Amino acid sequence: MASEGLTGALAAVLAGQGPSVQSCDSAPAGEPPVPVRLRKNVCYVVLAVFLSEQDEVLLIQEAKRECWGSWYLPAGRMEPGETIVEALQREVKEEAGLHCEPETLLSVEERGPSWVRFVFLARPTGGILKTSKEADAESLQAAWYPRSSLPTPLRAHDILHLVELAAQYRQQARHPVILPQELPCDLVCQRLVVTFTSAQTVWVLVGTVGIPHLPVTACGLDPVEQRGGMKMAILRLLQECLTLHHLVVEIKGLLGLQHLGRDHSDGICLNVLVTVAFRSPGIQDEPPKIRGENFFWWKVTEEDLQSQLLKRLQGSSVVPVNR
Ligand SMILES: C[C@@](O)(CCOP(=O)(O)OP(=O)(O)O)CC(=O)O
Ligand SMILES: [Mg+2]
Repeated sequence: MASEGLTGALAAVLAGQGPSVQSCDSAPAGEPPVPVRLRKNVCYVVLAVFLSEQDEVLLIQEAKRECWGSWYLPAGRMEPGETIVEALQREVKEEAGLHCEPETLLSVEERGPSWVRFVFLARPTGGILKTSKEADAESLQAAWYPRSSLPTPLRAHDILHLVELAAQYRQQARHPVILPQELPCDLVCQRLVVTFTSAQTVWVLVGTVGIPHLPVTACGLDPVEQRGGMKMAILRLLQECLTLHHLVVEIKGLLGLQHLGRDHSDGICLNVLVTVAFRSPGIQDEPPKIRGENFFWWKVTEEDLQSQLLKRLQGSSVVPVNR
């Protein structure tokens, strides 16, 4: 088995990178998944949390009719042809007047594969804060507010949790810096690092079709997978090779994100850490049996890789993916 290829791929994914997606090991039943098109069958949103050293948050005042005058974090829908970071920088410039750089992803939120929001901790790198004199259709103004006393009304209270995430990350970074890797992708899909651990040994699920690889599952844009969220695509792949009723499956979170946006490659690949364990607390020191020939359990023996993976698992050192 070409484990040096697997070792390299796993090391890359743990470092927030990863190979480009060549094919999928699981896809929704029926016709092949349609390529995603931004603003047609998928909507991606970028959102920036700026938290100053004085514990102040940058907020913008909305100019949209439906939420006029309310306050929110700089955020907006991505446009075709731009990368995720370009969209973030465009939205922050339009709504707050500032140039910025992303520090790390803080959270990925999804309402099914056709609506995904990328939440970043960001830092200003220049520009002039937008005042009410520069009010336009993008926003009325931007201002810094103490995290302990944000202005009202807020457009939505979902940002309070995001500001908290930023403060926690600033206090103690629970995961390494994770930023989008600019790689083209045609689908909304998830590359899985599915692990089984017993004592200090860790196994990873590997796809065998083609060269051995970390499995990729395509997300469907049909109503069932929309309603169930992106975890449906993960459970679909696992059901194809494992008997899930005696297992506990936990989706830990994001190790990395791949997207380019250029030349209509509007897809995204989320690299996701998943754990599988037996429901019964009995001593199970071998991974669950795999049905069929399309997958196998690869025991990670390379010491450094094994300890990296165990550390990420023990510390849940990933970016949360929330519905
Ligand atoms: C969609 C939001 O996350 C906010 C960002 O979208 P905007 O309504 O601010 O879009 P732009 O006009 O592009 O700035 C809110 C939501 O309900 O999802
Ligand atoms: Mg906006």
